[in-house]
Amino acid sequence: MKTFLRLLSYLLPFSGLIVVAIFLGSVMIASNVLLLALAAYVISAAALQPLLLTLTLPIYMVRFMGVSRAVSRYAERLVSHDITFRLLAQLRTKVYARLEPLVPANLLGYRSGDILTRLVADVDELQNFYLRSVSPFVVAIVLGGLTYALFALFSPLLGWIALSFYLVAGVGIPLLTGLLSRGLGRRQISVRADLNALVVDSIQGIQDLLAFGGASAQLGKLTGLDQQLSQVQKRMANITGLQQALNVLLMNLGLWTILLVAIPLIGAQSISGVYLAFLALVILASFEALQPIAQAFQTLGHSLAAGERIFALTDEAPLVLERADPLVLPGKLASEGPLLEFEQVHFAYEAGGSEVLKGISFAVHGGQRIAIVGPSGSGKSTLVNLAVRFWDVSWGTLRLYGEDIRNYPLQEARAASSVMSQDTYIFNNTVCNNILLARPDASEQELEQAVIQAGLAAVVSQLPEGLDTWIGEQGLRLSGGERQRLALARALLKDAPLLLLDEPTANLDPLTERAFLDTLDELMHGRTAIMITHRLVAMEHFDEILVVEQGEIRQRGVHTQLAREDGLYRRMLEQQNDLLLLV
Ligand SMILES: Nc1ncnc2c1ncn2[C@@H]1O[C@H](COP(=O)(O)OP(=O)(O)OP(=O)(O)O)[C@@H](O)[C@H]1O
Repeated sequence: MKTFLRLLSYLLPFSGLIVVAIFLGSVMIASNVLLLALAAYVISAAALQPLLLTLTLPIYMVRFMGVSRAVSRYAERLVSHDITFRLLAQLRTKVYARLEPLVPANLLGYRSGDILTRLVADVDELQNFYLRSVSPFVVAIVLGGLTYALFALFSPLLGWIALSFYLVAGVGIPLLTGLLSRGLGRRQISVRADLNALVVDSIQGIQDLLAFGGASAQLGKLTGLDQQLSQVQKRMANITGLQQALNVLLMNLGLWTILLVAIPLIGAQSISGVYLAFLALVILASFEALQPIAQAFQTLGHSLAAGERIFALTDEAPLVLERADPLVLPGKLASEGPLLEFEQVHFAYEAGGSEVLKGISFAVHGGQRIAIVGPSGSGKSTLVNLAVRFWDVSWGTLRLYGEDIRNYPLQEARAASSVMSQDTYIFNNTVCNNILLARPDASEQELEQAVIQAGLAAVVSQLPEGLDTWIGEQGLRLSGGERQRLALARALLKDAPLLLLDEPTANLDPLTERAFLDTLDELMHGRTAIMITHRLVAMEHFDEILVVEQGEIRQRGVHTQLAREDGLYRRMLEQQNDLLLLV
């Protein structure tokens, strides 16, 4: 019920249009009923060969109903689809806007296929909420009143008979089919979501599935879910068939009952015989309004299940919160204070979970270059996640420009850093648009400069359409090194005060890595940068190196000093040298 009311509240902004659509829908069905009934009357009356003049008005009314049925049908479709598409657009943007603050901290527990299904298929499902659930009910109620009134004009008994059949067909059958299809809508939506998530997983991991021989097992799982979905759909189709059959049965029973009651009334001269066909066709035509009602219960089940899934996602409280009265982020450093400062920072990804960072303290001043090194899993990338507020610290303080980073607006705090990671996402778009993502309003010169600085100019000149070349899914047209240069150009174009480089050369071979590090080295001059790496290359260029292990800073200093000290840094250097000798 709560979901139903929430979905209804989304219709409120369109209440004016909804009234118009329902009016047009009622006019359409009423025109249809009257068209058939009046035509029957004209034929019956004409058989008695009256003066043509007496039939003029009914004939014109038949013509009018014919035209009004077509026009109102067209107009009703236009208005109701307009409502639906506006509703969908509004819902999609609202859902997306609610999703943004949940990224990434809240969404890690969801499969990407599941999020995609909620955002696309579940939102699409809601288009039926108005079209197939709300609107048919209201139109059927209006038509029920009209049918009763038409019969009651001739005899109150006929009015009650027609209304009884109308209620059994309009309330009884939908209740029965609603009972039979109970839980099916929810089940269909949930199986479809599982199937979509599995399809996305299978496509994303197809190379590994093929390489490790897991494709047929995956296909088996897909087939299993597909069969479950088909079974649910089959049951729904059976229920729909039963509903239609019962509807036709009731319509014919209604017709016979009306005839059985009306014929004696005609015999008793209470009703003129010329109206018999009129009455028969009114009951037949008015059942048209009931056809979509039983279906509406099934559709409502789908819409409610889809709505619940969407609201479950959008109702999540973001783990990273905005302050109600945030501070204004200063444009540049006001004094000699650090740009970014970690003070006794502790962090666990899950509340009550084991700590990934345990009392980290260090500061980065303007123009400084800091390297953070350490074994895999020691918590290096987590430091970047905190610096861009993908998560907030559990204990301690993280300061930006001397103030707790949580005191600034989220977007502004994020704008203070340009992040380049080992797996920067490259969109299936042109080189140019991929770089402009960092700053869509950048000038052509700024774009060109970023391309040149990132060492991408030679690559771009080889591409068939230069910067306007499409680079395919995940930038597949580019080599690993070229993709990293594109990511670097993007980070440079953003020109944020702090450059955060998270293992930018992790996926590169030694030669490409060397060339890329030379470019980085040049670029980092005069910039404030933190580079995270577990490969100790060109370490002598950093002002400070922090050696992190199991979430703690074990050593800190410059390369020459750390290389002499007996500690983790020297062991890492020795291991690396041994490996190079082996190669
Ligand atoms: N989103 C997450 N949820 C829960 N635990 C996480 C998450 N991300 C990382 N971790 C855990 O936190 C620890 C530190 O991970 P982190 O990625 O910071 O290490 P790292 O030093 O950058 O490793 P690498 O050099 O391999 O990238 C690891 O034990 C990892 O399993």
